[in-house]
Amino acid sequence: GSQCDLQGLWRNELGSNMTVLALNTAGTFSGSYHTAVAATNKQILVSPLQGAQQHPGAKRQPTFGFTVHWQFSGTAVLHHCFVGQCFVDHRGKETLETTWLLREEVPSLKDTWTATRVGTSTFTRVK
Ligand SMILES: O=C1C=CC(=NNc2ccccc2C(=O)O)C=C1
Repeated sequence: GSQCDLQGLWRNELGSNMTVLALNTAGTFSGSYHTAVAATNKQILVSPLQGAQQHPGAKRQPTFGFTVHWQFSGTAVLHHCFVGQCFVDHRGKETLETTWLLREEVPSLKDTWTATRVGTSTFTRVK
């Protein structure tokens, strides 16, 4: 598609792969996330993701957000959302600069202070 259309295969600095399927007219998309992070020694499954982006037609470097619904058996219940923007360099190379929040279910309200991790992740297109 056009530059910074999120549809396609992306890889981040951890080596995780993200496949984004076609955007619909509303700019929403679905896809799948195959993490390289073996947080458990259980068989790593592919986790579904849902998101939305400003249409690339409207802006060459659109912002977006998506949530990964981790599908691992036996791990804590997690909610993982990414927000970011697609940037194109002078040679037309696209990168997705993202900030993420990863929230884990904790036993009680008194533990809520430790529930959320934050970080950044950069994705480049896998040709
Ligand atoms: O069982 C689990 C639970 C969480 C995970 N988080 N991965 C991430 C967290 C932040 C940024 C990137 C990733 C990634 O997997 O690429 C991975 C496996």
